[in-house]
Amino acid sequence: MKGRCAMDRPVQSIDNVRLTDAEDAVVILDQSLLPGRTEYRVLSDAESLREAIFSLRVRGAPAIGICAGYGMYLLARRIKTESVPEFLAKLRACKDYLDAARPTAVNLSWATARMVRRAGENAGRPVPEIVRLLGEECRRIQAEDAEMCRAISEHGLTLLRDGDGVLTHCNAGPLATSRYGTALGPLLLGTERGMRFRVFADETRPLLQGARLTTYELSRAGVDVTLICDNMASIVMKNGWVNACFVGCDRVAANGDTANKIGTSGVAILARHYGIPFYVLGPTSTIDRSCKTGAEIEIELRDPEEIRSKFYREPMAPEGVRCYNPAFDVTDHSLITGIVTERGVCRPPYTESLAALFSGGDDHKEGSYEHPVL
Ligand SMILES: CSC[C@@H](O)[C@@H](O)C(=O)COP(=O)(O)O
Repeated sequence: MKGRCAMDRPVQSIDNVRLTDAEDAVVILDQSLLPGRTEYRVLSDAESLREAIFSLRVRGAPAIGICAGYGMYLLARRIKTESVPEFLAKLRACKDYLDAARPTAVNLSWATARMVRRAGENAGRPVPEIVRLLGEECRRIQAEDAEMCRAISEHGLTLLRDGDGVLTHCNAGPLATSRYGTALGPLLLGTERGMRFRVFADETRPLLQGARLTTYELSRAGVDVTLICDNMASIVMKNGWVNACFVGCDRVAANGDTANKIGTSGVAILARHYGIPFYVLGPTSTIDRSCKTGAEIEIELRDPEEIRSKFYREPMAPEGVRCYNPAFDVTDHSLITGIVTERGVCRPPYTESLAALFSGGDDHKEGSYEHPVL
């Protein structure tokens, strides 16, 4: 820590998703262009919102949820009717339309459902008043996410020591959330406090979120980051350079099975082989208690061209060769050392420790999980 002190490098907010001042559009930082180009996109209708989510211009489960929350508000403002039942029916249609953009990240349908629920709870009020409440709700989704990421970062940091090596997969940092991020949150928070880590970032084929986004975020924050290809994870673990794996999540089933970016389950299997703890970090909004196990999680299949040709000038495979391109895989709960949420670190058996998070409803206070003092 020589020459460094706490708050040496305060984590800068990344302006990744917001409403315009006039509240007539959602503005996103186009993550599909990073790190080469920093460009913002203005999304002012349902089609552009859905396209931005589908094309990963806005990506990462919590950020998708935040964008969808703002999108629902934007679309609610455009519904021209004084009839509350008609308004609610149209709002539900907007939800279905946006939800279809990406099926695996539960935060998308979680956020749109939250907006529909807020409207339904206020069905006794006039439409303009419901719309005003929806404006408050979407802002709350983003503000709560920032708070959750901060708490996840604090809990995650209790699992690390100064000087640790950490391997991460995909991108679960500020771009994918708000401010600190989830899996990258403890690393950013610790760095802010003068700790040092050595991070290995899997490039994350085929869309390179690790190479393009994780290394961008970490190096910008002064974290020592080394980019590796996905198939190099085993050698860095074998070399003894990795003390823990930290990954994000797109949907966590009630038994702890976790869907995250394709390749995550392979990292977990390697970590088990080398005796390295494997942690999943995410907000409680990513836990889907209606899914009993990972077998119930729908896995998004994407365009084969992402494997065959995207990012390459020369063809990397014969034209038209058959490809299988699942965007996510499910890590078995038995491979997960702990699941870190804003409410603490859950340990196996997850069916009990995850359920305990919700035992007091949304105002949960205590449960059968570690809750380090913040
Ligand atoms: C805090 S983001 C957690 C996950 O959403 C992240 O790890 C991930 O898998 C993102 O996938 P992506 O397809 O880039 O949206």
